[in-house]
Amino acid sequence: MSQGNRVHSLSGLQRLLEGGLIICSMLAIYVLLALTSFSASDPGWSQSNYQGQIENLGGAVGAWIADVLLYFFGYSAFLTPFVIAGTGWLLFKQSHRLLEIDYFSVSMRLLGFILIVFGVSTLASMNGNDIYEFSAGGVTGDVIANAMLPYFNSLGTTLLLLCSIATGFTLLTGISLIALVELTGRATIGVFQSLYQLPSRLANSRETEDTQGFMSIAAGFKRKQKEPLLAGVNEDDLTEVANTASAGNESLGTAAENTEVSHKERRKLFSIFSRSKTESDVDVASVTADAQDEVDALKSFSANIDNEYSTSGVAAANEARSRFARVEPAFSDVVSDQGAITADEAHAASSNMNTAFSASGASIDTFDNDEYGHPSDELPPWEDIGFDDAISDGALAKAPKPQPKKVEGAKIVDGIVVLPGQDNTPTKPMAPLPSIDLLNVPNRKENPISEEELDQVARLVESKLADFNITANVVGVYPGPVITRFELELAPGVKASKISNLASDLARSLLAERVRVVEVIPGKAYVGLELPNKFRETVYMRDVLDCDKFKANPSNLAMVLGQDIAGEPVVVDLAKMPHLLVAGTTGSGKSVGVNVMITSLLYKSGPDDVRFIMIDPKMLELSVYEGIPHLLCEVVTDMKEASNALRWCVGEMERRYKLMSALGVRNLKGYNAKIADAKASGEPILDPLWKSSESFDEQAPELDKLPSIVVVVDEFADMMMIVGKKVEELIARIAQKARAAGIHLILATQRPSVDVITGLIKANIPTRMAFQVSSRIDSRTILDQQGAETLLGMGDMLYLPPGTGVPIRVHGAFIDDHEVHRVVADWHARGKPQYIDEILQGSSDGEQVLLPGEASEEGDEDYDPLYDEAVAFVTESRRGSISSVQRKFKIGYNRAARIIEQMEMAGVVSAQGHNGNREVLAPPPPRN
Ligand SMILES: Nc1ncnc2c1ncn2[C@@H]1O[C@H](COP(=O)(O)OP(=O)(O)OP(=O)(O)O)[C@@H](O)[C@H]1O
Repeated sequence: MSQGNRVHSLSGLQRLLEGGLIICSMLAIYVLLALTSFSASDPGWSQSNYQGQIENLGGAVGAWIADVLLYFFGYSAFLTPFVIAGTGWLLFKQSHRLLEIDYFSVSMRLLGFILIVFGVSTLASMNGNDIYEFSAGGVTGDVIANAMLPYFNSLGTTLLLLCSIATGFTLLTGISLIALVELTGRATIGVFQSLYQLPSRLANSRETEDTQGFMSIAAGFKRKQKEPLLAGVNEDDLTEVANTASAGNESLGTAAENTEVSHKERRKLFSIFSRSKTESDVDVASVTADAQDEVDALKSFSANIDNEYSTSGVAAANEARSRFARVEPAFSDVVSDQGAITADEAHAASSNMNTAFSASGASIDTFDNDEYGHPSDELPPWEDIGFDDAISDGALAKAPKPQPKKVEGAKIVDGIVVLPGQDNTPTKPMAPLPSIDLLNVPNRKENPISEEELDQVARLVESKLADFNITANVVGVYPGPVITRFELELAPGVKASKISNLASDLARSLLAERVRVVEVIPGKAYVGLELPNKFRETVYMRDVLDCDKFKANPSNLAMVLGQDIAGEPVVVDLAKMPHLLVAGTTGSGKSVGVNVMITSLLYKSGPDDVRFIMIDPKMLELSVYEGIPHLLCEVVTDMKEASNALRWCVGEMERRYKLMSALGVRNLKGYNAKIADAKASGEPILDPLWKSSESFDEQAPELDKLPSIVVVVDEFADMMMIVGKKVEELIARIAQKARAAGIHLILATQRPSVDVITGLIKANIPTRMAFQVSSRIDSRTILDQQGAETLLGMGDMLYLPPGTGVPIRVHGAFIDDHEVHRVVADWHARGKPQYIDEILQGSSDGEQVLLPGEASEEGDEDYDPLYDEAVAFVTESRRGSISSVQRKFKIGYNRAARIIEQMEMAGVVSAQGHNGNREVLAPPPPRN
């Protein structure tokens, strides 16, 4: 049998469940047959008859079952087969959830079911005809009806029973009746509306062509939304995207309708004018009065079109566009996450949308700018039919010229007419900083580990160590969100390194994924053993950000990293680091870690305090931050520009140093304080570095507050590979000196090898962060010690603070893309970045200005001072050998060889021939 056709055998539990499903289905059919074929003459539970032929299709047992059910429940008994079948199906499909049964929800459902059965039975008993000798509601219905009727009367009882059925429905299904009612109402209104709009929509199909791409994607998207495929996606995002898609559609539809109205009006205008002109050809004088009327008509039409078109058309288009822009990232994310609609399609949709907007914007523009607007392609321009001539001829000269209404203050942005009040200037003030509500509320689960279990594991650790001949006592157990630390007191004479060497054996015997041994716990005489928890908790960004430690931190560069092993938030200060090196293999949580750091800075400081330069060779990770007001330049993806940016930083660092020394302060904090004081006292400090010869201004500009600059490089290995040594030098220079100037580096790489994290870089960046790495060697490269290879991935890290040798284990916080998008969108609304072009392009005049102490790339100093003389000698003597130059100038072999090589490059002598000689190519110098 081929591989593909092989029938897989089921596991034990699966067999049981599948067997159960079959049995339940059969039983349901049997009971249904028994009920439907019930015969009053058959013997049963409530009656014994003569022993004749049994008519029930289920036989004697079937007759008995049907009798019992009908006796007690009447017509409601017919629910029984469905209940049996449903139970079988639920057990089969949801078996994996059996272990986590929520008894509260189950009892709610049961209660709901009982309410429905009682309600239906009682109503049937009150209103239905008997089934043979049984009441329509069975004994149940009869008893309840008899109990209620004396008190509530027939109407009251019916109301109460209907109420009980409705409540039971909600309890059983969890469906809100109110939502159901609203849905029904909305669906009905929707159907009527679309029927009502159908004729005008058909007429407008031509105008809406541009929006087709977007609409089909939107429709596809709505369709997909109903499919279980999207079950894992954040529902709020889905709803917002879908709503926006349809709102965008509607707005575009309105815009298109308005366009159509405008076209029709224009056609009318033309026919009126053409008619008037033909008549005026016949008898100009007689139609002057008519022409005046026509012009009046033109005027009113024109105003009409203008109003209709510019207000609703533009407003609709703008509304749709801004809504779309707001959710576009989420839209692209969601659709591409699902793979249901590819990123390309989403992109195509968005560009179609833009084309549509631009088209409507452009035609509005034309209309506004022309006197009456040149009508669309099928109508001739005004001058072709002689409108202008007619005016100058005098026939219409007296008539006032109709002026289209201009909208004051309207402007065109990105091909769109932006009406006053609708432009996309910042809608939010810079302060207060973004709200924590932009982050998801975590769905926390308590760690289900109990003290007894911990105790058991502690005993197990001791016994496993004993297996390896190590006597140790567990003296402390510290459970955390991700790992539990066991502190071991070793018997005298046992070396901690012995346990370290056994880490992987211990992991195996304790059935743990990885075990980390902490040889030194500061302040304690114990060795730590960190075992991963059975259930790992996720550390959510919102939890760590919402702590006093972060909120009360006075530094502008405070960042949260995550939680320590005890679950306490870890907050660090980039200003004190002052640079950070982040490394970890791919998938270890590095990018999430970098996002967490950037987001915490965005939660701590505005663009006045912190600015970013982001370098992202992978073009994926940091591009989400594009457009936030903190950026000094666009997110850099080109490596040449990246090295320009680093050069700019070095230049800026030098400039800041000069400013600080001129002001007599020692760091950026002192500088900013001095500037603030000076401003407060009304005597701002003027730029001491300003030179009147270099500026058109007459006076030096005032000095302003300087923000800290954070340079984030994601995948710094790429940059090293492409740009090479130069980057290393620049980074080393910034790293050495930039602390006081407020320039800080965060360098991340997934290749922690020595050719990337070179000695020069390591020596200058004392703070390191290691996510999981693949080998001890990698761990040593980053941390100068092993340990990172035993991390658990997914944000688990070792953080080595500056000036210490003992790394702290931190469980990195988790932030998802949607959260980052929300924070970014919040900053977008507050302002636009003011990019400094020089950062990416180098100096504005195109010449690379040499930084202080920097050597030019094609530096002249490579040229030997004797070079010119040597050329004169070689061309004169016609001998291009190294030894002749050596002898003549009495210099060493190496120097002479270098000179000859330079001559070869300059074409003075030829390359070496077979016999080792070179031919002199250049002519001898002219003799004077
Ligand atoms: N702190 C965290 N908590 C829980 N899960 C995390 C955490 N950090 C990362 N993850 C999970 O690990 C996955 C990989 O993370 P991330 O993309 O940051 O890795 P990476 O090291 O940057 O990989 P690459 O270098 O390939 O981009 C994430 O998609 C996420 O599911």
